[in-house]
Amino acid sequence: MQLKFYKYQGTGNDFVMIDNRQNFFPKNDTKLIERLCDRRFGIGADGLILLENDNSTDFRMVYYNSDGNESSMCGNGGRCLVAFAKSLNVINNEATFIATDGLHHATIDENGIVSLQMKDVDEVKIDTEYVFLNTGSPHHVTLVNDLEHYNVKENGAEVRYSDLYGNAGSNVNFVNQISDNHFRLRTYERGVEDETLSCGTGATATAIAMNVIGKTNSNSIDINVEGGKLKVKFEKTDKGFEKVFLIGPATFVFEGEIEL
Ligand SMILES: N[C@@H](CCC[C@H](N)C(=O)O)C(=O)O
Repeated sequence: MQLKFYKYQGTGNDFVMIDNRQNFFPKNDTKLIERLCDRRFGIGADGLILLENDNSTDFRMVYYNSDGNESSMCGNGGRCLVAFAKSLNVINNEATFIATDGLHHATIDENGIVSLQMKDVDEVKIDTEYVFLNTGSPHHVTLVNDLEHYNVKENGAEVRYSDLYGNAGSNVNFVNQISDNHFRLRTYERGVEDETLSCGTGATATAIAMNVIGKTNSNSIDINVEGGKLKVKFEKTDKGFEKVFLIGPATFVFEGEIEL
């Protein structure tokens, strides 16, 4: 059987997209998803996303990491899925969709910039060495010196597999401050088990974490990731962080068919 796929990337975080509105995709075939994401034996991607029908929103997002396992929310993947939905005429310039962490609203402009509302954050753990929070996916955030030469894969894996996070693990973000509301970020992603060029939930977590520990008072934060630039905006209230938006480009790369 031939599988029609589309490849998208958001600041270098890349995804295989499949239109599964007809419900044909073998969702429990972990090995198949891992192979499709493999950069040598498959299409190559950090994750695979299914666009599915939903009764009360424009579509449903089902997200798998490149290890083939279904996982929690993917911010860049969500932004790319909005661009994919627009190309399929499922939406026009606005979308509501359901993902594993709940309801999302998004807009896409004429330049392909997607602004995606992320979940509210009302719980942030502050340690002397790091901040931990869940922005749809779990994120450990820590400031480091000399981010350019930092060994993200080795140090990220050490934290991800440490007793701190048990079997579930965590994504791990290493951050450097550039100016008051501008940070540089490199992320080790759980489920990819390597550094990726960008992580949207990680950028969101980093912006909130930097505000919480007083590195910035701004609620509009620029994040340079390895694959480009993201912006995160939020409102800080008594309850926590609301109206959290992840903003950046979402780009079609290529499409094709692959033998299953
Ligand atoms: N690339 C993502 C995060 C994807 C989920 C993550 N790997 C996990 O399993 O927690 C993003 O852009 O947010």
